[in-house]
Amino acid sequence: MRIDVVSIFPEYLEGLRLSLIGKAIDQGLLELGVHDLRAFTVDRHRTVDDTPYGGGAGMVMKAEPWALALERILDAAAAPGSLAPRDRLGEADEAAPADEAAAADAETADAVTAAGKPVLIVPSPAGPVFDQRTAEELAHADHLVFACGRYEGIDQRVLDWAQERFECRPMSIGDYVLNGGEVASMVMIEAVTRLIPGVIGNPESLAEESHEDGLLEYPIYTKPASWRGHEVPEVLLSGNHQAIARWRRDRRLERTAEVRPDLLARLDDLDRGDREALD
Ligand SMILES: Oc1ccccc1-c1ccno1
Repeated sequence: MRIDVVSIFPEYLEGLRLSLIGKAIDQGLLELGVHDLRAFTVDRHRTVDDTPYGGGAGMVMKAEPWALALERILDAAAAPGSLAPRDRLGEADEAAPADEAAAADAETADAVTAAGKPVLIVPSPAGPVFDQRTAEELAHADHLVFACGRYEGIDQRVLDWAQERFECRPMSIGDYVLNGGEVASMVMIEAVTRLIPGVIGNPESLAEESHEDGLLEYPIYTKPASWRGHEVPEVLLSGNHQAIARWRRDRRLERTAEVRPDLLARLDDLDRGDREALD
């Protein structure tokens, strides 16, 4: 998978470098390009915003820099050998194509062209809410592009223009307001990339995670068995794997019923034991 992120604060994305994602880049499981939108401005003041038509507070991100940045990403991904796997975040690749062509990855272009249009994700409070199902869906994409808006947002015509070139996906990460799309992009990038085979060392750790199957995860414990008067539940020390599995399932059901009854309502595969745990 290749991921490109466009932002006026490319250094914001450095956090991705500190995680398993950085390791995945080193292993060649993932390519990550971070692009400074100001590198695609067309005036000497490197202007990225202007006042809104129709009046109102705040500023709107201008369309042209976005179109130039997105075209650059498309052209690079479609032309063999023009976008290198960028593993040094914060180095906005406004450099001329020539010095990136040298560090080519022809497979990237094939993957993008073979798989059709890249997915353009535009973090926005006005989008559908991103969830684990969305993460699982996007984990199968070959190329994700994140457009990190700031100010009051991006000129709508960018989305309209991008429709032909991308699968455009406005996306919210929850019902609250942020100052820009960078943090939302990092949340989604982490949730998606951890599902790529090989990124998480032990794939079994993905099973029974919260939201993986509609239930929240069970409480977990480690040594010592007795800590400041708090004991590990006896069943977990019993070695009885069937009893442990039942206990863990019961705790997941109870926790989900207590914290997220809305999730429980969606489940249609509860067995008799499950219902007894909930009574
Ligand atoms: O509030 C925002 C501002 C800009 C970009 C994204 C967001 C947002 C809020 C919730 N999910 O995304």
